[in-house]
Amino acid sequence: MASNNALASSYNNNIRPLLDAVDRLRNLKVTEEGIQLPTIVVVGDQSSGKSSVLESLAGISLPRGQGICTRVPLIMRLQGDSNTTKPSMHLEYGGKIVPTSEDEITAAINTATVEIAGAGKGISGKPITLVVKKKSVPDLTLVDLPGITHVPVEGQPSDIYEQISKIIKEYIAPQESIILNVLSATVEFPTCESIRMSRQVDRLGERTLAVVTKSDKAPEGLLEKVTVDDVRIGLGYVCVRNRIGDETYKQARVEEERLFTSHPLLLRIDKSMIGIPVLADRLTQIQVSIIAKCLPDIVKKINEKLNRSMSELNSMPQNLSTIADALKAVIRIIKLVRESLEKLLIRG
Ligand SMILES: Nc1nc2c(ncn2[C@@H]2O[C@H](COP(=O)(O)OP(=O)(O)OP(=O)(O)O)[C@@H](O)[C@H]2O)c(=O)[nH]1
Repeated sequence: MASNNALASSYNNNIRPLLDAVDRLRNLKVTEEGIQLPTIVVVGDQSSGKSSVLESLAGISLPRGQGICTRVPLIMRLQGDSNTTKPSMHLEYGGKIVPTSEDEITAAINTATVEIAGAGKGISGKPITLVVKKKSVPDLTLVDLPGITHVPVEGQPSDIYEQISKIIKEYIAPQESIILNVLSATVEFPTCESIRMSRQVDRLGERTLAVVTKSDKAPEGLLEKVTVDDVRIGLGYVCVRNRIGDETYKQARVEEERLFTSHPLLLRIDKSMIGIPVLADRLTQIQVSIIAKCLPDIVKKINEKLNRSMSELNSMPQNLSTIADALKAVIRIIKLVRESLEKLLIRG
């Protein structure tokens, strides 16, 4: 027990501030300034089960269904808080903060999606951020992207494939992104469009982790698929069984465990490759290691930007003093961010 407490307090003192710093930088939209942040990006073919995986990790309902559901990037920030008795959650989009609840979350995301991408089936690259603070969630930030489809469904623009590909590539191309490739056990992995796309930016699969959904629907041959690895997934596979129908999240985890421990074909898959809790642990470890790897470079890039802005500012004519004052204020903010990052680096 004592060592668990020590682990928890070391986590709160060392890891939490790192995650918070990265989330704050994301809020400051530093990516628009060409500074890439360590991000876990969820990709998959349409209806592969991306939203269901996020639901399972967060223990909340998200818009789910057959056909296109996710029409804008959804940045999901999960924050585990052992002191919270009641979960709290809100959406951030278009400069607004909208408090919501577990019962209303699906409707709130749908409303935000319509506001951003229209009422039809069109898509948009502007993200919605969903912040979830809950007792038993892993500390993770993940970005869910629209599912890839070649054939537009009724009401979708004819260039839907090009539009979705563009958004996905933007998110998965940076070396700082980890690709969580969601593959349905019901399909042959080499035929997945999401595999083709992630291989374009990560040829050897070094920053790709696969999560295989619908293990319950296609257990035959699953062990072979995840051990032969003919699509090159460098960070490995985790097979899961998501919530089905009206099951609660607790029931879904019980059913998942029962499936993998009782099905004659599935119980042969190694324990380190099955279940949502294993996936949550893997993602948390990966997230910490990419943040630690990327942080020195982020600080360096912020420093370079700062120095450039300072010299531009110093060379400005006197009569532009109002603009100069505004810029100075911006630089003060960047300095504060830099200082807090540097403190973290020294501590880490
Ligand atoms: N039986 C079973 N069904 C699943 C599983 N995971 C997802 N599903 C179902 O598959 C369908 C598609 O799941 P979604 O999570 O909406 O898929 P998605 O990839 O987010 O869909 P888009 O965003 O529209 O591309 C839903 O009906 C889910 O209930 C699973 O592990 N087992």
